[in-house]
Amino acid sequence: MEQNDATQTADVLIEALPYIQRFSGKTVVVKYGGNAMVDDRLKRSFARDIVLLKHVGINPVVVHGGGPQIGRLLERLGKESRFVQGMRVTDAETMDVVEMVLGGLVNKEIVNLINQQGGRAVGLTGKDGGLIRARKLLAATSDIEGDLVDLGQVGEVSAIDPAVVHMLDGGDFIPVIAPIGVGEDGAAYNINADLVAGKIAAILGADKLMLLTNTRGVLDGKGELLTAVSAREVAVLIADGTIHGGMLPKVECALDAVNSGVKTATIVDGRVEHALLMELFTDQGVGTQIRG
Ligand SMILES: Nc1ncnc2c1ncn2[C@@H]1O[C@H](COP(=O)(O)OP(=O)(O)O)[C@@H](O)[C@H]1O
Ligand SMILES: CC(=O)N[C@@H](CCC(=O)OP(=O)(O)O)C(=O)O
Repeated sequence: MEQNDATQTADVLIEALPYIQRFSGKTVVVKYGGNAMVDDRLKRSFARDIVLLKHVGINPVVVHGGGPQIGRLLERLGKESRFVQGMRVTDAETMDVVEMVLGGLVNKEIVNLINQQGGRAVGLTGKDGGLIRARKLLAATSDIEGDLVDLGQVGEVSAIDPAVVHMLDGGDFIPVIAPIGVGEDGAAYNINADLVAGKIAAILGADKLMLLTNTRGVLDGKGELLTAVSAREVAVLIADGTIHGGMLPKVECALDAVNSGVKTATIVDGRVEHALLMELFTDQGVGTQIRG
């Protein structure tokens, strides 16, 4: 390393130190959206950042999505995806695909990426260790016709048993969680990953919830980034349609998390390399902070 590079590295470390100390021993829940899993370079970089957090004494817990990946397999099988208010209408056949893609393909890819970068990740779905209990989400209103739509096997979280996550954290492992819940009757439920991340952050008493996605954060009607929004502003933006589709569960779960004691929740651009570190380890942060 050149002298200049070495000095720069030292400067960066010194600047990051207060933030590292602030989060040391704390839990940070990172929701890794399917849309943020853009290419191999970004995925490796995400995994490296997660391993770095663990190395500096922070407990990262990853909750992942995989909506686009589910959509691609459904398409190959000749099945159309339908979303109502950001939720995939999930019949029994679709549920099988969701479980295969989230619990298998995507979960193991992330686990493998983290392990390749020197971490020790363990993949879970909500079925493992009875982590996520779910119940059927009642009908949602269609955006287009205003009709009530039965969402099928779409669930909402009814309870979380964090014992398995605590055990992994304590053993220096990094939990990587797929958003599949299990009902009273043993049936699998497809749960929006943002909603799972919010509930996990709340029950773990996380210091921070970060939702990595494919926009700069919450945008206003003119496409400008809002660096912070309150519950009241969110309600207005939803009512006038500025916040819609996949952004709805994101703001909803972030609000829920901060109202349940999570110190901060932010929506961050996962397409930007090291967005996660910039949000955690700098004063200005990046993306949109959601305030209760
Ligand atoms: N006000 C808004 N600001 C930013 N994005 C928005 C807004 N309203 C709706 N969206 C949409 O929400 C999407 C993010 O949600 P989603 O596609 O479900 O991402 P992920 O896979 O990361 O969960 C954005 O790509 C954008 O199309
Ligand atoms: C009910 C529901 O919509 N579940 C989502 C679960 C995956 C997810 O949330 O993925 P992203 O975070 O990448 O959007 C789905 O089937 O797409």
